[in-house]
Amino acid sequence: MTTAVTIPRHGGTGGRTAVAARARQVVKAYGAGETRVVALDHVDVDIARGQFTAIMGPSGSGKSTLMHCLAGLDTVSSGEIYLDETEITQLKDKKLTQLRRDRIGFIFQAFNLLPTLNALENITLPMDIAGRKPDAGWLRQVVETVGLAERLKHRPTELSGGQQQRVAVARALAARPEIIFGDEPTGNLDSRAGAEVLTFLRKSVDELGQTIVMVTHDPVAASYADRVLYLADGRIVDEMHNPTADQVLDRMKDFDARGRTS
Ligand SMILES: Nc1ncnc2c1ncn2[C@@H]1O[C@H](COP(=O)(O)OP(=O)(O)OP(=O)(O)O)[C@@H](O)[C@H]1O
Repeated sequence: MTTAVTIPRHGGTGGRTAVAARARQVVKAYGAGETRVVALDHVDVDIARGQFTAIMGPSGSGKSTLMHCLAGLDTVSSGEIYLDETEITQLKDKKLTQLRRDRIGFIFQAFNLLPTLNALENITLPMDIAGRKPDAGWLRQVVETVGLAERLKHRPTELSGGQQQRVAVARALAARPEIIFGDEPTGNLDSRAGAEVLTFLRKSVDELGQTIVMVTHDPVAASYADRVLYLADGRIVDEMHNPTADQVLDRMKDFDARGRTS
C-alpha cells in the first residue's frame, strides 16, 4: 500500500510547493562606476519549505544582502525573487509592505521588544497593529514550544537575554508566517542562551513545520540547520546537509586558507 505524502498545511507552511522561496539569477550591485560593488552575482537558490537553512560565508560575501533580497527588505538590480508563487521583485512598495507583514517573520540580533509591554503583549503586537486576532490555540502552542508559558506577564527587563530572544521568536512565529528570516539571531547571546534560542528555532521547524532562514557566523549555530549555504564573493559556492559544528568549522577554515592563497 502506498501512502500519499502531502506537505502539511499547518504551522505556517500553508503554501503548495516544497519550495518556500527562490532566487533566480539575482544580481545586487551597490554604487556605480569605480565604486560599484557586486554583492550578489547571479544567485540561484531554492529555500525548502519546513526546513532550517543557514547562510554562511566570510564577511562581505553577501549573506545579509541575500537575506534582505529574499525577504523583500531590499531591491535587486536584476533577477527574480519568489515567495511561494508570488514574484516579490515585481511588487510595488505598498504590496511588498503588506506581503512582509502578512507572510514573513523576522528575528534580528537586537531583540527589538517594547519595554513597557509584557512578553505576551510583545508577542501579539504585530497582529494587534495589523488588526488581526491571534489564533488562541496556535498562540498557546507557540508559547509552549518556545518555553515561555510561565513568563508571559513578565516585561523584557525581567527576562534574560535568551528569554527575550525567545519572545522575539514567538512574536515571529505567532502570525504563522510562511517563512522566518533571522539575521544573526544569537549574535548578542552567550553560548548557553544562544543554544536555548537555537533549540527553540529547531523545535519550531520540527514541531510546528516552520521554514527558517538564518544568517550566521557561528558554526555551532549553523549546525542546528538542515542545510548550510556558503557564500563567497556574492555567489553560492557550496552547501552542506545536516552538518556538525566541526564540519562547518572545517569548511570555513578551508575558505580562509583558499582566501589567503588566491
Ligand atoms: N548599502 C550598501 N552600500 C554599498 N555597499 C554595500 C551596502 N551594503 C552592502 N554592501 C557591500 O556589499 C557586499 C556584501 O555585503 P553584505 O553585508 O551582504 O555581506 P555579509 O556577508 O552579510 O557581511 P558581514 O558578515 O560582514 O555582515 C560588501 O562588499 C558590502 O561592503
